[in-house]
Amino acid sequence: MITLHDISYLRLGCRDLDQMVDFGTRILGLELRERTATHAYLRGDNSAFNLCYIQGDERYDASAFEVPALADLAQAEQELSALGIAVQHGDEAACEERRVDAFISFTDPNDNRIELVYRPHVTGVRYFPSRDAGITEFGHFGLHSRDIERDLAFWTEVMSARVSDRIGDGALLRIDEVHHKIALFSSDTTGVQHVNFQVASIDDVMRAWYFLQEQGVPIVFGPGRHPTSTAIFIYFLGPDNRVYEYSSGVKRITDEAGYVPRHFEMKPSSFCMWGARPNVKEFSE
Ligand SMILES: CC(C)c1ccc(C(=O)O)c(O)c1O
Ligand SMILES: [Fe+2]
Repeated sequence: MITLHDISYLRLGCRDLDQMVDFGTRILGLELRERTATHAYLRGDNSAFNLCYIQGDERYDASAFEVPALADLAQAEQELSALGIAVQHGDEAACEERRVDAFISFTDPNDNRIELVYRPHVTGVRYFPSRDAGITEFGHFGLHSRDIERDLAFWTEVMSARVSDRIGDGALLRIDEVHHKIALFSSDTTGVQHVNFQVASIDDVMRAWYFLQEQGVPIVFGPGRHPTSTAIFIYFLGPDNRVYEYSSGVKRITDEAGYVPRHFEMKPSSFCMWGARPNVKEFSE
């Protein structure tokens, strides 16, 4: 099995890089660390970056996970190849572009682009937010799934993720103590479905609610509280039409051996215990 240490970054294609830098800094509150003609690196913690927007194909995206040792990349390649999954090695230029020492890439059974990285660069310079959104870290992301049982089998049996909870046929998967780092939801497409940043408290979620409205940013769900992770949340749309989420208070699962995943019914009350209704296709009944 492949052991994932943590989420590393997302690479997100976009049509208008300036627009995404403006959204990432002025609205999301991320720090712009570096910018080239085609790439913008933004972060909400001390990593070299969490999100890299890339000028070009807006449908392009890739998600990356850190593995603990260099040997894990070779081991992962062997396991993936044995399953008939083609693996590419990142060359020096591609590693430099990702701020990592080494990586491999492949597509999962849903054609989602996945990268496994060794030694993602961390900075000694603390995250300096461009607005006081209260971001504490890059939290998790959602992935589209066109065949949930197939993809769940891949993520749990090959990538060693564990199911924390299911909502309908969707699944919230953990790779460490945090309730989930990956949310797998049924859809008819591929790629990253939503991007979550953790914020410090309910105050930051509620402040965001007023701020986003003032800025004319479409809010698609919340404010509310997830009964699954118990986090308080708000979801909104970026100009790239991707869904972004702030949440606070995600629970940790410390009793790894004793934890039994729960199966929530596919009802709005399983997504929000306060009564908010999602205006997001993948989260609707
Ligand atoms: C609506 C989605 C997929 C969802 C559901 C539950 C949680 C949570 O328990 O925190 C999420 O973060 C989600 O994004
Ligand atoms: Fe989420």
